[in-house]
Amino acid sequence: MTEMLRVLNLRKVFTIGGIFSRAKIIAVNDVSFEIKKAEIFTLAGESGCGKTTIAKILLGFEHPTGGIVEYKGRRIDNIKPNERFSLRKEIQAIFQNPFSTFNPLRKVDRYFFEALQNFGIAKEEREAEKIVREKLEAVGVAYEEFREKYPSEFSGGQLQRISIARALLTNPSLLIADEPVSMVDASLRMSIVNLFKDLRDRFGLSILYITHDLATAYYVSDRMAIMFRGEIVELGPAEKVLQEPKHPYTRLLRDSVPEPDPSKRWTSKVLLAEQEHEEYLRMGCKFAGRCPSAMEICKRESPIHYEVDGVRVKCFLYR
Ligand SMILES: Nc1ncnc2c1ncn2[C@@H]1O[C@H](COP(=O)(O)OP(=O)(O)OP(=O)(O)O)[C@@H](O)[C@H]1O
Repeated sequence: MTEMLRVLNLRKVFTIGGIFSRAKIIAVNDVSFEIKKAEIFTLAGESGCGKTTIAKILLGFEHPTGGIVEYKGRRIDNIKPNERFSLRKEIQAIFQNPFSTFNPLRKVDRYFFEALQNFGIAKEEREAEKIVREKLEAVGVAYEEFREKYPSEFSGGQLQRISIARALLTNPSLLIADEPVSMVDASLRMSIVNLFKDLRDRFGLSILYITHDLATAYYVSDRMAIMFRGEIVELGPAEKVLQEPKHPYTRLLRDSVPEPDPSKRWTSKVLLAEQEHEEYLRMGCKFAGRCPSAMEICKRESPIHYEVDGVRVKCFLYR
């Protein structure tokens, strides 16, 4: 089986506001995608489009309002907390800020030995050290430089590599990386995403890369999905999605990437925060209000996904 993760019609509704001004946000709406073995799949989109909510659901931190999540063919969206523990070995995560992953008053190597003990991976210290060396080697950090150090003794890039090594301790099949390079120096960003490619190729690791940075997404992804207001609007091979974008929103995003320097962060905020709520609640296509190609139907009905040239596009232009 090549399918590692399957997400089908995922939905998450949050209720916001107080008793007298209660409103609903459909943070994730009818989202479907799958991640294959040894594939880097990217969820890209601007802040607030629902990427982290999806990651939280996959990791069991949030319950979906609807839909199905399958890992290696087994449903995991409704499993019990004790079953989650074994799944934690298989699905690991790294987050945006490596400095908040580790307690500043604790030596980083303690986390490694503790994890190996808690998961029952190593029984004695020599065995544990061998595994730690191996995982650090995989991310390009020398064991001697890592031992007996506090988080503040590392640079952001180094600590992010170390948090990837920690995630590898359990030999996971799937790594969820939520904005892993957005706090890393621009000059080091590519070297970290390069590491993802290396881990994919060497260990057959599947990676869900979550980002708002289209430059690194283009560079690292096998396939990618563009999200807008809780929905996937375009999904396909990364090259096709970014070189020949079909959805008007993808085109707008692509055109906001500072070129030609691919290492530059994609910073332009295309959308205004105050539009967010209104767009989440919009009937029909959520992008219709600002779409240069909007038609009458776009304001009334939500488009289905159309298959165009190997790409899935949620837009009436492709009816
Ligand atoms: N616990 C919550 N309660 C209410 N609303 C929430 C909650 N978590 C997220 N949201 C809302 O859901 C929407 C999607 O948020 P989410 O964090 O998933 O987006 P994101 O694309 O990951 O953005 P970012 O990169 O800023 O984290 C936003 O409008 C957010 O305000």
